[in-house]
Amino acid sequence: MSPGTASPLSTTGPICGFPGPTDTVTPRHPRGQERVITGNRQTSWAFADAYVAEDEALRWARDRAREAGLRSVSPGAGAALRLLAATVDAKAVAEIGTGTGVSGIHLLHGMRPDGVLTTVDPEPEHQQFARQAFRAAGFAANRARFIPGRALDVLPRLADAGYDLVFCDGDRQEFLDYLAESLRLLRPGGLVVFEGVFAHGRTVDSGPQPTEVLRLRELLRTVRESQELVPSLLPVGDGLLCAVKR
Ligand SMILES: C[S@@+](CC[C@H](N)C(=O)[O-])C[C@H]1O[C@@H](n2cnc3c(N)ncnc32)[C@H](O)[C@@H]1O
Repeated sequence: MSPGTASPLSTTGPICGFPGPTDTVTPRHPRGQERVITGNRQTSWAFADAYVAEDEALRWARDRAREAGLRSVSPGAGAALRLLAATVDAKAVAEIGTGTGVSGIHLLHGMRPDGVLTTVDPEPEHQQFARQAFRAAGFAANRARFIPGRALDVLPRLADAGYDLVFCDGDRQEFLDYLAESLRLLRPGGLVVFEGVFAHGRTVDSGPQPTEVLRLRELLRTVRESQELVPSLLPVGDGLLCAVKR
């Protein structure tokens, strides 16, 4: 970008300086040399999301989630969680929002073989399905610690700097509080990850939005502006916001 050209991130858009529907976005390539980006982008996105195949245990957990009317991470987001857990050689991971265990299985696959996943959810029946799914995926019972309860009641009881990765997929209204707790729980070099920050497109939609979406925008701004974090927003699943704690 040439000096004096405004970065799209500093223009006033509906969220975080993203261009709004009426903003002009200048192509980076001169006329005639534009890179071809077509409807294939959607196809490429779908290809990326299905790139890492899921096994029978994951399909079982996904079916239980669907029956219970619960969201679970997409296969692409799950693969990213595996990668991130492996990248930090995770021995201790905290998960907020066990659900039926889809994200938990992915995290356990990426963690060290002696790693322990601590997973929090207020719904015992969700955790019961996850327990079965972890067993079906071949993980020994001592690889997971299930804590029933609401995140903001449970997290203060977990050890300072005791975690390599914190994955947040509980109540989106509470994500900013999860961020504060995660900064305390993570060791330097650890990762905090939030699922669902696109809110199915509503985060970048300029129309009126519910509180949940306004809170997600505040989270995105806070993470981006934090001096303590090195962030990246991965466009997988419904948006995976990741940040390394310095
Ligand atoms: C979207 S589901 C999690 C899906 C799971 N991470 C997966 O991919 O398989 C959200 C879960 O968060 C739980 N939840 C809701 N409020 C919560 C809270 N305050 N603290 C922790 N978990 C919460 C719900 O019971 C539900 O199981």
